[in-house]
Amino acid sequence: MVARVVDLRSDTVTKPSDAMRAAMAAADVDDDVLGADPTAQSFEAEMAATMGKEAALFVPSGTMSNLIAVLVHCDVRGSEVILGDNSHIHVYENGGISTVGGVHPKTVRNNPDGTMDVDEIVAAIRSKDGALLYPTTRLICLENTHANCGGKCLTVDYTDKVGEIAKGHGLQLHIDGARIFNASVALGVPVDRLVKAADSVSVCLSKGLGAPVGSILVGSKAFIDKAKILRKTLGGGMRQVGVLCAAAYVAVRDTVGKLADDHRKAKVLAEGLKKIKQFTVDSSSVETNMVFFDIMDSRITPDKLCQVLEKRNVLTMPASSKSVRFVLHYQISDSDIQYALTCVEKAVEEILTGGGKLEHLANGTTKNYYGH
Ligand SMILES: Cc1ncc(COP(=O)(O)O)c(C=O)c1O
Ligand SMILES: C[C@@H](O)[C@H](N)C(=O)O
Repeated sequence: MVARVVDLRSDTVTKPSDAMRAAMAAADVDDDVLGADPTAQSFEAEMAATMGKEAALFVPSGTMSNLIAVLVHCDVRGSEVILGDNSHIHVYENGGISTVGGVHPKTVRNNPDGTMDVDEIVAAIRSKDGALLYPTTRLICLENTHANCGGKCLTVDYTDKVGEIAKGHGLQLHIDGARIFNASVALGVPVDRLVKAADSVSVCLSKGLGAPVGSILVGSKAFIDKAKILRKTLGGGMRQVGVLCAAAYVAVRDTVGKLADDHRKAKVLAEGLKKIKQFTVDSSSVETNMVFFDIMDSRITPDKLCQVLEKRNVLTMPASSKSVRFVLHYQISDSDIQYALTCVEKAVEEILTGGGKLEHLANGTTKNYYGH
């Protein structure tokens, strides 16, 4: 009997479906570095059309996809990119745009809804008069949905407004659209319209869409031609990559239609968590597939709660020193949610009655902490 595991750590944990595995096995492949893998070529063309852009490039990860985008847009020494202080590119990508690309980050405060105030964006744009002293602004990055802001959606009006600012100042606009399909579904806006103002978009196929690996980077043909070279520079050129693109094609075909149900399940989970008096959950702010909640009782730390839940095979991750994040995906069922809620209630009781002991790892740290 296989033990039931409810994995709410992230939507990155989705495992390939049988249809994806079958497509991988049957994929028509060739060396994509020496020419063009036929499956990759058709998948890239399909995704470019879906996103309303000229061209697309399959990339091994969202981190590499964002890095390539920033480096293509900021291909002159002394470049600066305006991005959110709580953005994935700034917080979770090892500072790659600087350490690898030599691009200077100019952070602007992220609002709780994932936006950056447009007047703060404008104020962050370097004056050309200061060229002797300052870096040169070349790019603005947005993130939609915004992972660290609870999976919030950036509206099409806001995105268009930032696009106008970029264009008006001779800048490019990149969207980290790891979960752009979640935003499109939640807002009821076609994905190509949602990203119309962007010069480039990175889309994760390996999150809620359920593909085992990869992201797709879209933009103009000239942009993608440069991106392809940079992907090779970074070691991301792949040989018979059609095996992965075949799974990604199935993911887009089969799973986009399930994202609305992920959002519904997130609200069900949030409503259940609200009933636990030691937690504060703003369920009205659950827009997509993420639920963040604060723990108001100091006896219950996020690490301790996650460790006690893990003993019951409910996997999740701390989001900060006093909050926890649950992420829903299509491989979580409604009964999984009810089971998880029961386990959370029991875990709280166990901790408050002294049952839950925090096991520190050898180096004194605790597990899975995505600290800010
Ligand atoms: C908003 C966002 N952007 C980019 C990434 C990076 O994707 P990957 O894990 O494939 O590098 C992630 C998560 O992984 C993410 O949540
Ligand atoms: C943590 C972060 O890198 C990952 N994208 C996630 O949301 O799980």
